[in-house]
Amino acid sequence: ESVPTLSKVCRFDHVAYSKSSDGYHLSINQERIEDPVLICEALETYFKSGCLLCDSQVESWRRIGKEYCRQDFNVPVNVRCNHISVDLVRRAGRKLLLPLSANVSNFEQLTRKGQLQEEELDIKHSSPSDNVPLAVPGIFLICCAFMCPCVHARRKERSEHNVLARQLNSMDSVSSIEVGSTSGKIPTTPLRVPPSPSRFSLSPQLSTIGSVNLSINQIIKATQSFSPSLRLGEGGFGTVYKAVLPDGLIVAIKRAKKEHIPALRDEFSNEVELLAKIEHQNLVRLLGYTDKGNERIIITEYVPNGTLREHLDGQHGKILDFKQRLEIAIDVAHALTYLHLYAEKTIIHRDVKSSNILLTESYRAKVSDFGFARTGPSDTEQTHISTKVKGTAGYLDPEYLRTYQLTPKSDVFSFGILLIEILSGRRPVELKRGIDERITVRWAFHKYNVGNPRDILDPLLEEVVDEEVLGKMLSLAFQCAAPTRDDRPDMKEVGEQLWEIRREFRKSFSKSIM
Ligand SMILES: Nc1ncnc2c1ncn2[C@@H]1O[C@H](COP(=O)(O)OP(=O)(O)OP(=O)(O)O)[C@@H](O)[C@H]1O
Repeated sequence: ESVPTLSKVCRFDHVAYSKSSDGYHLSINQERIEDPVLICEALETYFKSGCLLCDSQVESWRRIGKEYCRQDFNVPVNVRCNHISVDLVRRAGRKLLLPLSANVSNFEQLTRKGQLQEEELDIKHSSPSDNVPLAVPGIFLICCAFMCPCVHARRKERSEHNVLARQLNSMDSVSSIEVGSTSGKIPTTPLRVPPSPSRFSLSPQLSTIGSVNLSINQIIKATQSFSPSLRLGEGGFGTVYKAVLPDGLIVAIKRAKKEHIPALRDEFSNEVELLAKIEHQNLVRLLGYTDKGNERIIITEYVPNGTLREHLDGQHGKILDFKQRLEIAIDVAHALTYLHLYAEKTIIHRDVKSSNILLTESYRAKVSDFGFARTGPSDTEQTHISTKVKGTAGYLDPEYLRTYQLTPKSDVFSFGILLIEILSGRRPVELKRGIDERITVRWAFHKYNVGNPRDILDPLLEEVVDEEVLGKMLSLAFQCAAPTRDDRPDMKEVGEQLWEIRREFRKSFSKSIM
């Protein structure tokens, strides 16, 4: 039995210095740290982040710091002690350090199910006997922060492969996963799977849904016979064209590829039924639908300024500044809050990612692509629905991946990953980078935790971002990407936190130009 004498929550971690029968010891998230070198490293990190210096027991912490590190941790004059929303962090922190071994059997199960040719993505399987922990970013994060020495470097390498491996393995119908990319770069939408049998039945009136009703001939005319010159892009299931209707309205027309039509009926009906119920400025509006003969066509509002991913890649010339990135994050949070809370039924998007965020000319964001969306639990007693895993590798909620239980918190996880992508400019998985940088969330958490949050910022961003604002945004992203759904905030809370961050950003911005 140990009695904590000192206790402090620092970001994701509960740090305690306790007395037990065999003397004093330091523990992080209830995990006792024995190695004095590790203890010093941990304390140093918490001192450097300012966390322990903000504790009322700062003098005691300094004494312990001196004992283990043989150095004085002084209180810098400019330390600010309200740098993170402690309540949320406290909640997130408690459960983050799960017993690693508890997840091994789940990992093995999923590994055995795998049929994917992972060499296509330069991903290797580790054998189940490796006893590699479940590939959950948060666990890596904690490993990164404090437990690294307890996990051998090679294991670390295998583990991050496993993040992908598990995501890939758990997707059904692997043979049809699209890995294709024309440029040889990592594809923007690396892995998607076709929909499973119907979740939404197509009601007869849907062919007249929306305000735009066009015959196939009118669509052919408007798209100049699906002219390549009007092609906006191509997704897993079809090609999207820009079209001008006779009344001058510009629309986007998504046409299913012929070879996919038999399997696509559900994807299209899915998208149509959901879009039809939705009217929100941050969600792409459905205007019409055609389901005739060999054609499946969806007509949506045209969003003129490309995808968020294209902007992060610098494909549109001007680089998004920090304010624009923050506004985009808020728009996406609003869109998801609407889907989760205010639509007729709870809708879970399931494919929140940067290539599904379209931008307007004034850089407002609209969430698109409802191909994987589905309604959440209808019964108030029900916490989740059980369903096959769908989504895009890198953004997939590890708990959903492990349990097949889908809740709106899966979108929250993807949003956390997206937020890091928005800040860093990096894709969630960057296979061409060194082993320590491939899983962006893990790389970012490490940087954040060792007190170098600025290293995470997109190098294309030229402005200096207030460290407190950046810290809060990163802290929020990591909370969203917590491995366990109970530790993630809901989307409404995320939006509210982002508003608060925006207030602070405005304050810091006006100070900087004064
Ligand atoms: N409403 C729209 N307005 C303007 N451009 C659009 C619109 N919808 C899609 N696009 C363009 O078409 C491309 C393909 O979109 P689509 O939703 O089919 O696929 P995706 O989301 O990129 O990929 P996947 O469906 O495989 O995830 C997008 O990347 C975007 O450039």
